[in-house]
Amino acid sequence: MPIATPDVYAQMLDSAKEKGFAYPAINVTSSQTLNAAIRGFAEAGSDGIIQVSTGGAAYWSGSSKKDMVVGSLAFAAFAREVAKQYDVNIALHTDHCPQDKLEGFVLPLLEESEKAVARGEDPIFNSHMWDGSAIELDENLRIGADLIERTGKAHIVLEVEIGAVGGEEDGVVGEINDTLYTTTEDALKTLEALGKNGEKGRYITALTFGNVHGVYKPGNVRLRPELLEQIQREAGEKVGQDRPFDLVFHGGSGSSAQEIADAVSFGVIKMNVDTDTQYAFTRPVAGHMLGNYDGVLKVDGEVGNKKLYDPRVWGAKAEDGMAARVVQACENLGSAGTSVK
Ligand SMILES: O=C(CO)COP(=O)(O)O
Ligand SMILES: O=C[C@H](O)COP(=O)(O)O
Ligand SMILES: [Zn+2]
Ligand SMILES: [Zn+2]
Repeated sequence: MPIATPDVYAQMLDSAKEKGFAYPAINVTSSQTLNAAIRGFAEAGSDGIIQVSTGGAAYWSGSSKKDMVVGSLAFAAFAREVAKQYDVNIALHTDHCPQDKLEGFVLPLLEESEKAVARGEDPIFNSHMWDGSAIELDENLRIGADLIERTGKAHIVLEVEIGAVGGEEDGVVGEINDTLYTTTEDALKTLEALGKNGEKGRYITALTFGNVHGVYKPGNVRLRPELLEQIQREAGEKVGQDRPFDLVFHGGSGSSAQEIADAVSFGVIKMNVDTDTQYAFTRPVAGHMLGNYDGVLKVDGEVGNKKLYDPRVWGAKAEDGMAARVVQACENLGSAGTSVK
C-alpha cells in the first residue's frame, strides 16, 4: 500500500484508541532495518509507524555526511517505494527533536511538507515529535503551540513530550527522579496550550511514567502505567472529556507484557521500540560471524568464503531477526490483525 495518507493515519490512530490497542513505532536507520520493520508489520497483519531519530536521520544521509534533512527525505522516499509491496499501512514519523535541533531537523522538513501540501500532495511525514522536555514546561508548550498551528494546516500530527524520558536523550542518565513522572497539573497545562484534541490540530502526547530509553537489568526501571490512568481521569474530569490524551509510550524495549498491556489500557496508542529491535537485528549477525569466523575472515592464508561474507547472506538473517521482534511488539500491543483496509 502507499504510505498512509493523513486520513488513513487519522483512522489508524482513532481505531487504536477506540479498540484499545497501540502501534509499535520502530526506529530505523537503514534500508535493511526499514525493510525488516515493514515486513514485521505485514507478517503481523498490523499497520505501523516507522521513525527516524536525529542520529538515525544523520546516518541515513551517509555516515560521513550526517545531514539530518537529506537523510530524512531519503528515508521517506525509500519507504514510499518499498511500502507499496505490502498490504498494511505504514506511517512516517520523526522522533525526539530537542530545541537546538529544530532548525536543522523538524523545521526544514515541515517546510518541505508545507510546499508539498501547497502543490496538492500529501505531507512528506505523517507526524513529527517536538521534544521540549529539557526546557521549562511553559516554554515547551509555547513552542508546541506555534508548531501545532503549522503542523495542523499541513495535515501532520504533532507529538509532544511532557515530563522527561530517562536515558541519554533527555539528559537523565542512570537516575530515577520526579521529572520521569508527569503530573496532572502539567497535563492540564498541555490541554490548555494545545487544545482539546483536534481543536487546533491533532497531537499525541508522551506523558512520562518512569520510561527510560534502553534496556537495563531488572530493578533499575520503575514504570508506573497507573499514573496514565490517573492523569487521563483527573484531566478528563476537569475538561469534560473521556481520556483526553492519545498517549505515546517511549522506551518500549525491555518492558514486560503486563506493563505494556496496562499502558495500552490507559490510552497509549503508539509505543516506541528501538533498543530491542537493534539487538534483534544484530544478534543473528553476531551468530553468523562467530559461527563462521573462518569463512567470513581470510584465516591463515586462506581466501574465506564469499557465500558467507556476502552482506546479503548475513543481512537477510539480521532482517529475519528484527522482523520477528516487530511481530512480537504487534502482539504485545494488540495491533496484530487490526490493519485498517
Ligand atoms: O523511545 C524510544 C525512541 O524514541 C525507544 O526506546 P527504547 O530504545 O528503550 O526501545
Ligand atoms: O530516542 C531514542 C531512540 O532510541 C533513538 O536513539 P538514537 O538517538 O541513538 O538514534
Ligand atoms: Zn525527551
Ligand atoms: Zn523516545
